[in-house]
Amino acid sequence: MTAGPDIALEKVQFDYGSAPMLFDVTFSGGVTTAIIGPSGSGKSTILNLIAGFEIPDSGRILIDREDVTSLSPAERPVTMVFQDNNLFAHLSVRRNVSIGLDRKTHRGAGENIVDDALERVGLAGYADRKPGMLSGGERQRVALARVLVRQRPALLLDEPFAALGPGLRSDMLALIRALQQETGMTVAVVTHQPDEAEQFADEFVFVDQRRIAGQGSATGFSGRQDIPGLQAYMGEKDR
Ligand SMILES: Nc1ncnc2c1ncn2[C@@H]1O[C@H](COP(=O)(O)OP(=O)(O)OP(=O)(O)O)[C@@H](O)[C@H]1O
Repeated sequence: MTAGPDIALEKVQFDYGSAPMLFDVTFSGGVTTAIIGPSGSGKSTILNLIAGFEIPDSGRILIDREDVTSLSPAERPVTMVFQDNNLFAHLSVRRNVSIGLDRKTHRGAGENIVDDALERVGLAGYADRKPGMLSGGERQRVALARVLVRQRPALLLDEPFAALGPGLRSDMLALIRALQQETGMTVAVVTHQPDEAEQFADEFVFVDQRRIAGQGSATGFSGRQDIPGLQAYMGEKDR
């Protein structure tokens, strides 16, 4: 197991046209970082820039110190999972997961790899179902199985479990945690639940007003007084 890559946004400027954003931050390799902050602060944009769905106006994106700014999303060593998990309704669970396979690398071994991944996310025996026959949590597990077969060293999750109830959400976060520790990949998760972030993440990044306002160890981060805007944000969360 090799530790996942550091991911750096180096003086990245980006503007959808309404207000400029500036991100200068490094996500540590081989750990889980929770990205928190008020609505509209730029959290999803950070993931979209890393994944290559948005291109910086200036600055660079480095993954494992390699400049990936001009690479397409498919060429970048990252996988992204969205809240609505991107499953194809007309395909079986097995086919949905095997979309993640790199055919050249795996040739005949594909079916075993897919079955192993389904077993690891607790869905052995679900391979022939269609997504419509699964619960929300099960569908997210299928999306995670696809992440596993893709074997990319970095995983980006944009509020992946927001639609799930608290119990299921905490099961899924525990699963991500276990997979991260098993594979050593770099994980960045956008979350609106700072209290959960202390439990599942190693580090946090706080985004406020389209800038990085602070970062550090996730342990006890919510009490930090030295990060501008953090206590105001935590207060809002409590209301
Ligand atoms: N596709 C888009 N076109 C134009 N503006 C956008 C687009 N996506 C986001 N924005 C704007 O960019 C800013 C940052 O949005 P972003 O989605 O990154 O915030 P966020 O912190 O993830 O918010 P939330 O917590 O509400 O999901 C916001 O002002 C938003 O309105």
